[in-house]
Amino acid sequence: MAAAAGAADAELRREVEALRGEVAALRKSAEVSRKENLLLRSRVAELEARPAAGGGRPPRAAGRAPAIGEEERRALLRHLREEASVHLGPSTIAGVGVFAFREIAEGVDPFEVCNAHLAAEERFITFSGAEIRDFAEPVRERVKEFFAPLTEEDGWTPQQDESGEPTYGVLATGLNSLNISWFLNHSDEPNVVFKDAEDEGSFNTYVTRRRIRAGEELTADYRELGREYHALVARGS
Ligand SMILES: C[S@@+](CC[C@H](N)C(=O)[O-])C[C@H]1O[C@@H](n2cnc3c(N)ncnc32)[C@H](O)[C@@H]1O
Repeated sequence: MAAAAGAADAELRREVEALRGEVAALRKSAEVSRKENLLLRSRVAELEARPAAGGGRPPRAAGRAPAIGEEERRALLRHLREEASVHLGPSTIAGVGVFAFREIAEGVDPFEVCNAHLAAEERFITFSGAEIRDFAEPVRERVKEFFAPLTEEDGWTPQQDESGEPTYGVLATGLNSLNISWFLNHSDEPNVVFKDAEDEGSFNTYVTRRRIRAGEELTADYRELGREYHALVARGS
């Protein structure tokens, strides 16, 4: 009887030992999974924070994107229904120009940016004539075509650097961010007047001098942008 009880005890102890072993193994594997889980999570966070490959847009930093709500939607609908009126097209004046796709009234800014608070500010970085000369020829040409030399107070005489060369204000966001208004060609009898931006960072404004018919090219007077810039088109105008 005592021998049988002793054998049962021994069997029970073995079972308990075996169960303890299983519990320890399970704990160990749970610990490994927890570590793997943490590693995977931090890898996912790392990948999410990276810009997408192949030129995708990087995600905006959390909380930085301006909200878009009903007001912005109403403004966009008004823009599309009533205000949007210009597009780019081949010009008989030079290269690409700006055209009206519907009639535009006198005294209107045809380039007004809808929901301007969501758009990038226009800021400029100054380059000396020597720096501009260093660019590859097609880039130099585009820069000189689009960015007028800075002028003195009179709005006509070019500002000069130490070596007597004009200085240029180049759009800080570069050539890929030129909006439609940048493609206005010159005319001695323009239908649009150019107005300098009133505040640093805000957009330049334009106003139609008269009613513009659908299909007409919009033009500005480059004399408003200074002597050097007007000289680019003086013979062609
Ligand atoms: C701001 S860009 C205007 C857009 C340009 N047409 C284009 O295709 O990129 C200014 C350049 O256009 C050309 N241009 C504009 N008005 C002109 C005119 N009346 N006669 C000759 N060239 C003109 C000149 O090459 C000038 O440097």
